[in-house]
Amino acid sequence: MSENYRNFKENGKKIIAVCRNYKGLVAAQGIQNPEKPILFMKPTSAYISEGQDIKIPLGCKLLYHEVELGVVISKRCSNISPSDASDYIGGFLLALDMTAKDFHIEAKEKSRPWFLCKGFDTSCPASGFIDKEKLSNYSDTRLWLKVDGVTKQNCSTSDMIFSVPEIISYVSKYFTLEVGDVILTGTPAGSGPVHAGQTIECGLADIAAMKFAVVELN
Ligand SMILES: CC(=O)CC(=O)C(=O)O
Ligand SMILES: [Mg+2]
Repeated sequence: MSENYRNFKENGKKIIAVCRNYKGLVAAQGIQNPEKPILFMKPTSAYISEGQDIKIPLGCKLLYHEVELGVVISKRCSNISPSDASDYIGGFLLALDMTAKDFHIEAKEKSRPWFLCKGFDTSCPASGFIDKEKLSNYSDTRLWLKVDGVTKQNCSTSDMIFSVPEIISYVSKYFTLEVGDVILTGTPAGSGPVHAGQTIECGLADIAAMKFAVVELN
C-alpha cells in the first residue's frame, strides 16, 4: 500500500488550520466557545523543517508563536462522519502556526483575509511524520513550547473544544481531503511574541520535540 502521506511536506496539497479551539484560550480572550470550527488555510510552501530558520516576514513588527498538534490525512475523502474519521488519519505532526500578529490585527480591523498573516514563507515549522500508533492518546497529550528556555505554552489536547474526529468530519464537508493534507488543530493559551535572535523549542509529550531559531528576513 502506498504511504505517500508519510512524506506530507512534499505530497500534501493543503494545510487547513482551526483557530480558537482551546477552552483556556477562548476563556482568556473573554469570548464564547465557537459554535463550529473556524478555519483558514496555509500554503504548503510555508513548511520548514528543523535546521531551517523562522524568518520574520517583510514589514512584520510582531511575530507570534502558536504550538499545535497536526493531523496527516491518509486517504482521499469527503463528507465523512466523526465516527469514521479515524480511518483517514495517517499520523500526526508537531507544528508551529507562526502568525504575523500585527498583520492579523490589521486584517481583522479591515475585514481582510488572513492569508498574509498566516501563510508567509516559514510560517509552518513542522516535525517529521509521527506514526498514529505512537500517539494513540492524541486526545489527551501534552503540547508545550518554550522561548529561550522559558515555558510559554503548556496544555493538554484534552482542552480542545472540537475533537480531532469532529474537526476532520467538519472540514471534509466543505473540502475534499487528499493524501498528505494536514489539519492543524489550533493553539492552546500562551501564544505570544518572539523576536529575531530568540529560539523556540516545542514538544508533544515525550514523542516529538523540535527547535527553531527566529531570524530577520535577510
Ligand atoms: C488568531 C489566531 O492566531 C488563532 C489561531 O490560529 C489558533 O490556533 O487559535
Ligand atoms: Mg493557530
